[in-house]
Amino acid sequence: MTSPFDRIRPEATTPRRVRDLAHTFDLSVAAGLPPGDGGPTVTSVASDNRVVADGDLFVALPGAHAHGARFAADAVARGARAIITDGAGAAMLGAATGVPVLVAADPRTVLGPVAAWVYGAPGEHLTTFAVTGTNGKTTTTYQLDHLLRALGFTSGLVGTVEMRSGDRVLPSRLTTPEAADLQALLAAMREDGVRTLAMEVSSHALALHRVDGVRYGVAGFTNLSQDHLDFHGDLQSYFAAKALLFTPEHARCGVVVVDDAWGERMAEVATIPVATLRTTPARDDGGHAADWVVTDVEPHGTGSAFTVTHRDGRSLRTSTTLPGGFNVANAALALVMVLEGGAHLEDVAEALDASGGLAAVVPGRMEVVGAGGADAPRVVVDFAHNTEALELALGALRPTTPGRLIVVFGATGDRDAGKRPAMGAAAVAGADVVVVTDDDPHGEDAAAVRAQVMAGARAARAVAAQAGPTHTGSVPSAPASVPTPSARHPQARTVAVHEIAPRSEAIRVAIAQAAEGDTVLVAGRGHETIQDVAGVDVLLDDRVEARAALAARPGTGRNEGTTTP
Ligand SMILES: CC(=O)N[C@H]1[C@@H](OP(=O)(O)OP(=O)(O)OC[C@H]2O[C@@H](n3ccc(=O)[nH]c3=O)[C@H](O)[C@@H]2O)O[C@H](CO)[C@@H](O)[C@@H]1O[C@H](C)C(=O)N[C@@H](C)C(=O)N[C@H](CCC(=O)O)C(=O)O
Ligand SMILES: Nc1ncnc2c1ncn2[C@@H]1O[C@H](COP(=O)(O)OP(=O)(O)OP(=O)(O)O)[C@@H](O)[C@H]1O
Repeated sequence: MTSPFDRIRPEATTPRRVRDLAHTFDLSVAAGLPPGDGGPTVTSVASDNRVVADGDLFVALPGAHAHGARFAADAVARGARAIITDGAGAAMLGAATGVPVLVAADPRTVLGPVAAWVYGAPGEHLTTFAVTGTNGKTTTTYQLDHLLRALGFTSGLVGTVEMRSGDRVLPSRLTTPEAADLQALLAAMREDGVRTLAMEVSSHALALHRVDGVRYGVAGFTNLSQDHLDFHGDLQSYFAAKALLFTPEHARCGVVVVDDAWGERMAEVATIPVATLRTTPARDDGGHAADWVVTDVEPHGTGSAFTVTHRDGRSLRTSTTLPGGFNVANAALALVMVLEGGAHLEDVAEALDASGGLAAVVPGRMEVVGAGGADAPRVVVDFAHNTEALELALGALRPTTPGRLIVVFGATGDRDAGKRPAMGAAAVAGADVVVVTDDDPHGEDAAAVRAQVMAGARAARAVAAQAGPTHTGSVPSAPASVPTPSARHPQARTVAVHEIAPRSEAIRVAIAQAAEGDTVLVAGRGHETIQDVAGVDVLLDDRVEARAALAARPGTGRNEGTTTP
């Protein structure tokens, strides 16, 4: 069992003199650095006292809840040999820490570069690929990882699900680790002989300087839609945080999906060379021509085959095993990022042929936990937890659902309340049966969160029942390759809307009442295994619950077992 304080760190380190550190980063010395050439050294860096090891530099950051300086005494007791903090932190510490205290005006902004310096710029030893965007980061990162391995590289991975350096694997606490942890991980990768890295970079990470100190080889942008406004305030600020990745400080070149207007804007504001990629037909409002285009998308097994063509005529046909138009976009982005990173098209084509196309298995992303048939519904667990993702996930499953499409989902407490009714409406637009339940309530009253989702669902259901074909007008439209609910249902339709909690019961009821030919989509939590209910960690894995519910169906035993399409 891993603890939230486990980290992947390098085993061999080089001592760095604190004096050189102060000089290199122009840090003032508040206390404890003796005169002369020698003096204390540090070998590694931590920004949380609970992970400090002997020889660390402890960086005490001001936070929204506490000042890291509060934990400095414990950090020193655990072996910290020096501290960097801000003026307020230095004032809190006084002169009694027993180790040198260096002061930076904004320690968060120096943490990444300082950690990179301590570990000897480990990111520079890797060929690095970074993916940002509202949806698709994890999937695209796994596809990158799949392709890089198919090309023969030992590849590292950092993202929402896990961190991987060679044989060392840890579940993730954050999508993008704090800067000190990230640099330690990169140093471990160098040690483990890792050559390439596929990693997710969240908007929080960019805004909070977690990736300062890494300059990625290729940055990729998937898309942007409403999310995380509790942190960023508005969509413009959210976009601006993502745009930081497309600057020379953070990346050498980029690939931007320009299917939406945000992508086009990203390509315009980027201050690094970017290649644009269009994966859906150009919009009527005259989107720009793209450098790379996806054409000839056709059903292929559980996913799609597609062709990617550059404006210079280079072209490659391959496939993805994951369903839905958006997974064509994710696969194409991974592919083009590797090509723009310098791989030869012939080598990539050969590697893809040999590895079944872009066939990454992505935990909790369109993961089929019950294939359906033999008197049982198909059951799919997906991480869709915002309006657009929910709509697209439903759109992706509809074409292969002869019966009813049933969705079980909830909205997160303490986060972006604005998206709750919109998610309810998207569920009604895309499904035949909607079961509203809990996601992570965090500190909020779970029933109150459900009520807001239910309000959106009920309002949309009323409109759907009355207005017929035009009922989805208020819901953002899906890409052209995904049939819209109104196109599928030319008649006004009745959508059943239920509220069931707790989540395990909602999953059980939905699966118990579904029939062969139906698909049950359990959306929102994907690979997650812990539900935060008022600060209490409740063990809850949608895939485990779904398998148990399938097994509990009368006369079953034949439908469980994970398969990924
Ligand atoms: C908004 C945000 O990201 N906040 C992060 C930030 O919190 P904070 O500034 O409030 O820190 P704090 O709790 O006041 O602590 C201040 C300092 O004291 C340290 N500390 C704190 C307590 C202690 O006992 N000992 C200690 O040393 C902390 O490590 C920190 O350096 O620094 C903390 C320490 O690293 C993070 O845990 C915390 O992430 C919170 C938990 C979080 O939920 N972040 C999410 C929103 C996030 O970053 N998500 C994105 C993905 C989003 C997506 O889905 O796309 C991600 O990259 O994961
Ligand atoms: N390109 C895409 N466009 C829209 N929706 C997508 C796309 N790719 C995946 N999704 C949907 O979003 C969900 C999350 O996908 P994924 O985990 O790959 O994205 P993410 O950006 O890592 O998400 P998060 O930031 O929330 O961790 C999927 O389960 C799927 O429903």
